[in-house]
Amino acid sequence: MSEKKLFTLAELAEHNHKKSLYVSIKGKVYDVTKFIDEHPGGEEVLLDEGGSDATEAFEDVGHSDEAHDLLKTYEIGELKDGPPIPSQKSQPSYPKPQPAETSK
Ligand code: HEM
Repeated sequence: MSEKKLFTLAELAEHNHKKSLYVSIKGKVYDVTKFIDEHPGGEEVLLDEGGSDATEAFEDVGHSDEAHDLLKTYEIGELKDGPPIPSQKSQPSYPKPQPAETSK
């Protein structure tokens, strides 16, 4: 029995640095702190996405099955409010997460 912790976006956002790095992908929350140095795509992208919803970034890369499997080992919980990026389903309106950065 694995207990799932529920995270708010605010809690997730606190883990956006090298000492504690969480990302959310499709509503699940992953602690990738130990993976930062191992990520074949480099630490920068992970640090960039840390503390936020990385679904799009993760999917855009077209990660392999192996990468998806790896994800499971880092799973620590779920987002309280579900995935912040709605799929096709119509959703009750709630604020979208704001991208932290302005255009470069
Ligand atoms: C958070 C969980 C993540 C895991 C477990 C993960 C895992 C992996 C793995 C195993 C690879 C090797 C290629 C493959 O098997 O597909 C890879 C490559 C890569 N990842 Fe990630 N990744 C994660 C997140 C991200 C994010 C958020 C980005 C953001 C853009 C990213 C960008 C990349 C890129 C660009 C490569 C290609 C590297 C290359 O072949 O030069 N990854 N990742």
